[in-house]
This record gives sequence, structure tokens and C-alpha cells, in this order.
Amino acid sequence: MQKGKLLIIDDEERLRNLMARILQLEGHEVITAGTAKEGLRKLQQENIQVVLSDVKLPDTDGITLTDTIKKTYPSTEVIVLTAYGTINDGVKAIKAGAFDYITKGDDNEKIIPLVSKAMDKALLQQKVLELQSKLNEKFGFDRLIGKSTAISDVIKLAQKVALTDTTVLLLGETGTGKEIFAEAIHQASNRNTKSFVAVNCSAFTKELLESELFGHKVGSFTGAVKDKKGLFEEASGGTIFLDEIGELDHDLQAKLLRVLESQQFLKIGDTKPTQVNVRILAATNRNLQTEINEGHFRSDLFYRLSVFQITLPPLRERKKDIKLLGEYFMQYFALKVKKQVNQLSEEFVSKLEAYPWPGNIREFKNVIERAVILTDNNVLDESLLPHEIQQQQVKAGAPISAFDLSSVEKLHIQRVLNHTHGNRAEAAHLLNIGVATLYRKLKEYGLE
Ligand SMILES: Nc1ncnc2c1ncn2[C@@H]1O[C@H](COP(=O)(O)OP(=O)(O)OP(=O)(O)O)[C@@H](O)[C@H]1O
Repeated sequence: MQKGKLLIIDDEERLRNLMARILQLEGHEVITAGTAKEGLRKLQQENIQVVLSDVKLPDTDGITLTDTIKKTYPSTEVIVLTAYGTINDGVKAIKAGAFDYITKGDDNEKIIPLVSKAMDKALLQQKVLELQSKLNEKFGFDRLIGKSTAISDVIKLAQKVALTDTTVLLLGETGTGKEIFAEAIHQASNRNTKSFVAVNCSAFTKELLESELFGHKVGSFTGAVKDKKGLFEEASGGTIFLDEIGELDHDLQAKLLRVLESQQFLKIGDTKPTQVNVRILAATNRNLQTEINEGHFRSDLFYRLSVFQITLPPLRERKKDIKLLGEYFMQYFALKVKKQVNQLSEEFVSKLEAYPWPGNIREFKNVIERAVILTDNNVLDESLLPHEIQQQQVKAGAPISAFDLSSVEKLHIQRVLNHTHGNRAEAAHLLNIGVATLYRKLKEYGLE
């Protein structure tokens, strides 16, 4: 018998507690409620598999409640407790979708196996639904949400280049979707039956990155106890995505250039070159031209990498997509945390639209996840937003420009205030300005 979470809804406290004890002794986790309203709230907060409900409740009847529960939580099973001699209620309950009904005061021996059967069924249904939603997870370009011209144009560009073997350099601020784009390009290419390997070039030391990317021969350095395949070999036939390419060390830049020119490289400690067939996609949020001018990045590698450049727009330049993205992530996280959340309030959307999103979609996604976790009902409203977003002044027709220096200053001040929990003296100290100056700026930016 599988164990799970049970909810008992009955206004008779003594009976409720007695049933709870019996089922707890069977190993189930039991939650109780005295009214339908309270029960529905618990269903929203917890992942409950089986509900045992009295047919007579102070605020509604168990049959109507069964109908509501089955419509909102189809994988949850309901058992209705009917009064002695009211078979008709039992029939109605089954019609409304109940798993079964049981006469109140019946032998406890009957409840235990019935709950156990309902539990098995609910857990199985839940598993099937989870698998289905995994299967429905979108792949490729379908995963990219957005209808604004800014994003549609880059999607079209990426779809075209996906069909070729061309190297692509993805540019854009942090969190704009460079990796998800790279994966979509791979999925839409004829390499999609082979691996997509993503490497963050800034996450390793030079030596480790070299060995990760190109592999090594046994004994080539202390710790190289056996031959190791590198990620270029792992990605053979497929695609490798080199994120933060601007961080690549000079020696490795030379090695990468060779791969781009001849699809060959030397493993650490090897004398014979290894041949691979890999498509290279790279990304950076640095300005590579500046890196070249400062001598940090090889210009010949840059020219090879940037045969086809795609620049992803920052979120603040895709205001039109905010609502769509908000609804998408709301549904995504509601499903993940098993909550019924299905609406964004107008103020919530306006505040999101007014905020400049320095962390782009990554930051946006986190804000929606937090709101879904915090909400106690089915609507996301502005009170669920972090302080700095709540404080945004919603000005009709005056979007914050990405290039406006004052918008950066305003955002920075808001963040510092957030950090100091609104303590202005401490914020002024951290900002290294006088308190009077801070007050003047708060007034200027409408942050008072
Ligand atoms: N258009 C989009 N639709 C849906 N989700 C998106 C979209 N763009 C980005 N995301 C999501 O936003 C998050 C950040 O995206 P991603 O990691 O691809 O950004 P990045 O530009 O590679 O960031 P970094 O430069 O910091 O590595 C991911 O969870 C990604 O799934």
C-alpha cells in the first residue's frame, strides 16, 4: 500500500480527529478542515491525493464540493461520507466524480482499504500527469516565448541559420536567452539526433578548461590517471555551445581557432591531432571589439566566430512581451508547485513593464516564481513583487530608456535601499554620498 497525503473535511471535530488518527496509524499524512472553504484552501496549499468529505458541510454539500475538487484537481480522489440510509447521496457523489462513498459510522475496517485503493489510483494518475507534462515540454524554437518584433526578428534569423553548419555568435546582456537560443538552433538543425554540449568558459581554470574541452592522454599531468575524452569529442556529430567566450584564455583561443579552421586539435599530452565534426555556437555578454582593442581577444578568432552574429534584445526593449511571459511563467510555476494560480492583476503587469530588468528573463522568471510561491489565492498582484519593482513609477507613455544614465542611477539606489531594508542613512553611507544628496535624488526619481 502506498502512503500519501489525505484531507478530511468534516465539521464534527470529534469524528474528524478520530478518522485522522486511524488513517495516521496506517502511515498516511493527514490534514483536516471543518468547512469546504478551508478544505479548498488546504488543497491549494498542499499536494493532496485523497479527500474524505462529509456530505453535509456548513458552507456547502459534499457532492458540490466533489464536483469542484474533480474539476480543479483531476488526479485527486474524493470519498464521500454519507448518512445512514441515504444511498441516493452516494449515487449522486459518484456521478459528481467521487471515487466511492461510505456510510458514516460504518466499520473502520471498510475505510482503510477504500482509502488505500483511492490513494493508489491518485498516485498513479499523478505520475501519469507528470510524465505527460514532461512529454509536452516544448523543444526548439517553440520554447521561446515572445511576439514582439524585437524577438520575432531574431527568431527568424536563428531559424534560417539553424539549417546550415555556420558558426554563430550570440550576443546580448546576461539572461536574455543566449543559451536557450543556442539549444533551439541545435534542435532545429540536422544535428539534432546528436549531442548538444554547453560549456561555460568562465567556470573553469585555464588548465581544467583545456582538459575539459580537448581531453588528455594518460600521464600527461599529475592526476591524469587515464585517457579522457574532451567535450569536443563528446559533441561529435552534434553542437558545442561555448558560453562566456570572452573569458577564454589566449592559449585556448589559439587552440579553438585551429578547431574552427580544420576541425582538429591536440589532446593534452598527445602528438597526433584528433579530428572532429562539431558545429560551434558561442556567446558572450562582453563587447568583444573592446576586448580586441585591449589585446585580450584575438581578432582572427573573432572574425571566425562572428560569421553570423545574433544580438538578443534586452527585456526592457520587449515591453510588449511582458504580459505574455508573465502568463507563461505563472502557468509553468503553478504547475510545478501544484497551485491554482491563473491571473495577473493589471497593476502587477504595469509594475513589471515599468522595471528595467537588468537581469533580463532570468531575473523575470525568478520574480514570477517567487510571486507564485507567495500568493494565497489564484491572482498575482503587486504586493507579491520585490520592493524595488513595487516602487516603480508607472508613467504612461514614458518608458525607461536603456541608455538613460539616470535610469541606471535610479535602479542602483533602489537596490541599495532594498539591501538596507529602506534605511536611508545606511544607504547613503554605502553609496558614498551625503544623506541630503540621497534625499534630493529620491525626490528627483519619485522614490520618496
Ligand atoms: N524567449 C524566452 N522564452 C522563454 N524563456 C526564456 C526566453 N529567453 C530566456 N528564457 C529563460 O531565461 C533564463 C535565462 O536564459 P539563458 O540562460 O539562455 O540566458 P543567457 O543569455 O545565456 O544568460 P547568461 O549570459 O547569463 O549565460 C533561462 O531559464 C531561459 O530558459
